[in-house]
Order: sequence, then C-alpha cells, then structure tokens
Amino acid sequence: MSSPIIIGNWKMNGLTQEAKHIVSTLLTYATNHHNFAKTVVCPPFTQLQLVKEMIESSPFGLGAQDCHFEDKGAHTGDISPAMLQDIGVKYVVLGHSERRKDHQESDQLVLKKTIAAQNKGLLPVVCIGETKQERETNQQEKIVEAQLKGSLPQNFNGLVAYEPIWAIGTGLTANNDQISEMIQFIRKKLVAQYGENGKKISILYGGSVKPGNVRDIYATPELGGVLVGGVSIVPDDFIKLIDIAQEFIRS
Ligand SMILES: O=C(CO)COP(=O)(O)O
Repeated sequence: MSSPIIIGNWKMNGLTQEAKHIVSTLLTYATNHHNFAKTVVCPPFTQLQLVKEMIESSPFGLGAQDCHFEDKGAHTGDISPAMLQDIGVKYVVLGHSERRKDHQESDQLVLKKTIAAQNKGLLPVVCIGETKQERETNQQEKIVEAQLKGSLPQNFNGLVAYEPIWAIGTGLTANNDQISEMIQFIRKKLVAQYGENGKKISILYGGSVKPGNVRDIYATPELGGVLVGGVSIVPDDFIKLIDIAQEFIRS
C-alpha cells in the first residue's frame, strides 16, 4: 500500500523562527495522526541542521535543494553530497528549473550531480519540465525527453519531478489532461530506458499545487506524489496536502 509522497521545497525561504514554526506545526500534526503520507521537507542549507534535529524520531524525511558533484574541495559556496549525507539528509532536489535558469545548470551538470548524490546514498529528485513558449509550440515532449536522457544516469535510483515551468509559482496549474499525458509519456520513456525498473520510478508533479487542486492532481494515474513550493511554507495548507493524500492510498 502506498499513498502519494509529498515533498516540500522551501526554496530560498525560512529564517530560523519561520523554520521552527513550520516544523513544529508538522510535528503537532504527526502526534495527532498516524500512518500518513510520506512527507519530506527541503529547507535551505542554513536550516538543515535545525530541521534535522527537530524531525529526528518523527516520520518526516529531510531533503536538500541542491548539491555539488564533488565530495569536497575548492568550490566556494557549494555543498557536497558527502556533507548532506553527513548530517542525515536523505533526499536532494536536482536540476530544478530555477537552478537551471539562475545558475545555467545543464543536463550534463544535473547528470553529474545525480550520480554523485546516488553514490552517497542520497535519493535524487530530478526536475524536468518545459517553458510556456515550449508548451505553446507543442514541444513539451521533445524537451522533457531530452531532459530525461540528459539528466538521468544509466543506473537511476531516485525520483523524477515533472514541473512545467509555466505552472511554477504562477497560480497556473497544468490541467488534468496535461499532467496525465505527461506522466504517461515520462513513464513510457523511463520504461524504454530502464525496462522493468522504469516502472518503479516515482514520477511527481510540481507547479502551483495547493489544497484546492491537489485532489485532482493526486487522482492522476501513476502519479507518485507532488513537489510543492509556495504551500510548503504555509504549514496549515501543507498539512491539508498530507491529509488529502490519505484518500489516495494505492495498493
Ligand atoms: O517549483 C516548485 C517546487 O519545486 C513548485 O513551486 P510552486 O508550488 O510555488 O508553484
């Protein structure tokens, strides 16, 4: 039995008081509910240690938002997979469209990071998705296929997050057909690339997920869960996503 996984990407948000407030709200939820959907929080690097200590011995998982591909060395400002592993991080979001855009991250770089993260036992959450212009010119499948080919290694042990860029932080959500078609498409490509193993890779959706639209999103066949930005730092709403996931337990 599994219910959708919910991954909260705080992005560049979360000063200490806010981080404490978000996590305390989640912990209170956990004391009052049992066996709820797998939930992972990805705070900024500066709050990882605090959040780790707060969620220890709770059901919540810990993720980071990026990592370098080397384990150590002269890379000012970067954080390595070994450093994340060292403090108990389990998941790492890689190739997010905001990193691809703000830091010119290419598929080749995302691939190197993905391999490095896996080698340290982390679970990469590799993000892919098309821009508005690419969607409008019907290139979404071509773009997503190229990103899958370019960003995922020969042996992949992680999750894929489909995040159409035009739906991120815009309030625009891909509609059910758009999500469903793309999840099926990604599944087909993963099976072509990995055979039987490709059937087991979780495919998440991200882009303006909120309590009001999440039921429709969870109902998408084959969807493994959601990657949530804005709502992940609004704890009362984030908890609603966890609650509603219970209605979608799949065998
Ligand atoms: O980018 C996202 C998660 O990684 C989605 O962000 P929003 O939920 O704010 O649209």
